[in-house]
Formats: sequence, C-alpha cells, structure tokens
Amino acid sequence: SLVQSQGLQRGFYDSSCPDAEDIVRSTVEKYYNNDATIAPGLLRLHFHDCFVQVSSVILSSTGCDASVLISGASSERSAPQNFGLRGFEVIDDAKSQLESTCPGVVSCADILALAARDSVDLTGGPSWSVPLGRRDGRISSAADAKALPSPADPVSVQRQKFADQGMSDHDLVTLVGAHTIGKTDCAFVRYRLYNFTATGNADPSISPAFLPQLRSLCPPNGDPARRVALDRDGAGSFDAAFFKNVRDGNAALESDQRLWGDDATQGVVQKYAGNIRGLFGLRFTYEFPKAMVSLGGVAVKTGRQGEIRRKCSRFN
Ligand code: HEM
Ligand SMILES: [Ca+2]
Ligand SMILES: [Ca+2]
Repeated sequence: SLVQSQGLQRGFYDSSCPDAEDIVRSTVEKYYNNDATIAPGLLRLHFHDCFVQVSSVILSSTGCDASVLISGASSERSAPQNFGLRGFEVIDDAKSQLESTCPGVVSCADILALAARDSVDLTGGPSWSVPLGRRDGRISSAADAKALPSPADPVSVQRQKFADQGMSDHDLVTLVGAHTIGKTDCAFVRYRLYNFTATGNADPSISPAFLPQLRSLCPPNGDPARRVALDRDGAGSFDAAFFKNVRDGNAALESDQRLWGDDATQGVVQKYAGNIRGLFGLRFTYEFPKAMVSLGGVAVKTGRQGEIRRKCSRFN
C-alpha cells in the first residue's frame, strides 16, 4: 500500500532494495540484544533529527534529513542540546550493509525513521508501517539545535516549539510519551531537588514519595554521569505507565511534569493514563504511531532534492 504522507511512500524500497527494512531491523535487534538501552537512544536520535530551526531568516537544516548524523566541529551533533545522543554506530552499521546490498539507494534519514520504529517495537510498543523516500540533507549546523525543547521549558514554550513544526498539543503529549523508555542524566533532574528556583526547597510538583527516591538517585554532589529512568515504572518497556507517573507527580523531567499543570495537555495525559474497556494503554498504543508518522514527515526532502549519502556521518 503506497499511502502518501508529505511526499513519502510506504514500501518505497520494495523494488529498489527489497531487504532494506529487514536489514535495519536485524541490525537494531543485534545491538538491542547486546544493550537494550540502545532502543531509547535510537528513538531520540530520530526526534532530534526531525526538529528544525524555524526562527532563523534562512531555514538551513530541514527536518528529517539525517543532519544530526554529520560529524565535525560545528555540526548539529556537536550542539549542547544533542549531548548524550546515542546509537550512531547502529545507523552506520545498517548503512554499510545497505551499501553492499543496494548501493546509493537507501537514505540515512530513512534508516533513522526505521530504527526508531523498530526500537519501539522491540521494547514492547506498537509497530507501524513507515512512510519512506526521505533524502539526506547537505547542511548540518549546531545553531539549528535551538529548535529542540529544553527540559526546563514551560508548557507554553513546549507548545510553541511543536506548533513551529506543525504539531498540536495532542502530538506533543503523545510524542513525549516516548519518555516511557530511556533515561536522563542527573544534570536535568538535580536542579529540581534541592534549591528549585532559589527557594531552598524542591520543585513542589514532585510527589512526596518520589522526592526521596530522586534525591538518592541524584545526590547534590553525586556522580555527574548517573542516569535516572524517565519512567520510574519501567525505563525498558514501552507502555503507558509514564502517563500515570506524570499524573501522580512522579515524572523525572520538569518539562514532563508540567504537562499535568496545563488544562489542554493534562487532558491528553489523563486520556492515556486511564483505562478504556479495561485495557490500560490502548489509546496510547493507537495514537503513538500516528504521531510518529507526523514527526517523520517534518520538512522532508524527496525526489531529486538532497542526496543519498554513502556514509551517514559525512556528506558525499
Ligand atoms: C518537550 C519535549 C521534550 C523534552 C524537553 C525532552 C527532553 C529530554 C531530556 C532532557 C532527555 C535526557 C537526555 C539525556 O540525559 O541523555 C531526554 C531523553 C529522551 N527523549 Fe526526550 N524530550 C522531549 C521530547 C521527546 C520526543 C518527542 C521524543 C521521541 C519521539 C523523545 C525521546 C526521548 C528518549 C527515547 C529519551 C531517552 C534517551 C536515552 O535513554 O538515551 N523525547 N529527553
Ligand atoms: Ca535534520
Ligand atoms: Ca515504560
């Protein structure tokens, strides 16, 4: 079924590289079986690729175009917002296999989108058919990472950043549900725990039961590399428990917790945190793939635009 989405097509490689999707899948699986934390890394990598800087006069880096994979001193990957991104070696491995099977056919941007899908599936989440045909971009600039949301962003700013990419409050909350897997550096949590906004106290939106847990995970002068689950009830499984935790004051990131404090976003959190016909998580499972298809369509290049990189970390 060649359903179109922003000029992309499902099954785009069916005749030009029939094994493309299987090669990406088996590669992601190989790394996942060795280190399950690679799955959240790959999901986040696709998100960071797709978000674009829209406030600049000239729209330089554009959407899901693998700009995030380019290595070099001032490339997007070097921006502070992109510190901690993981999974580059998985993409490179899949790409080198694809280049020997069908040279010059499969874009790095599509590998990212497929790897994100496979990562969600491997962690127990939904699967979906990914619209493909993205071309790789020719620009990668650290300044473009400014479009990315920060964990201290209030809902108004999160909302604006998603609206800049053509996405709604519903898309925002649904996609942030990706935080049902993976971990954060204590650096993004510690400022909430001891002297939040110079009060000498913790962020009052943290539940009384969760605060001591977070404090022991992230002591004031602890190891800066310590990592904390974004979903305290299962950083390894793609489920809707994350939304119950947001509802209950148990979100590790301030930006996630704030989604409960705004009427519009609270409504979406509530929808995912509840049961429907006794089936917890069903709505999230249904909506997440749709939101991922929207994310994967942000400002894509198709047809003769851009290029198909030979190596994902550098332009041809
Ligand atoms: C308001 C929006 C968002 C903010 C402020 C935000 C912020 C963050 C931060 C601070 C981390 C921790 C990074 C680290 O310390 O390594 C993180 C991790 C993560 N984010 Fe987001 N994020 C947002 C939206 C999203 C979206 C839309 C996705 C995907 C669709 C996503 C996927 C992930 C994943 C999977 C991780 C875990 C990464 C790992 O374990 O290595 N995030 N995010
Ligand atoms: Ca990009
Ligand atoms: Ca989870």
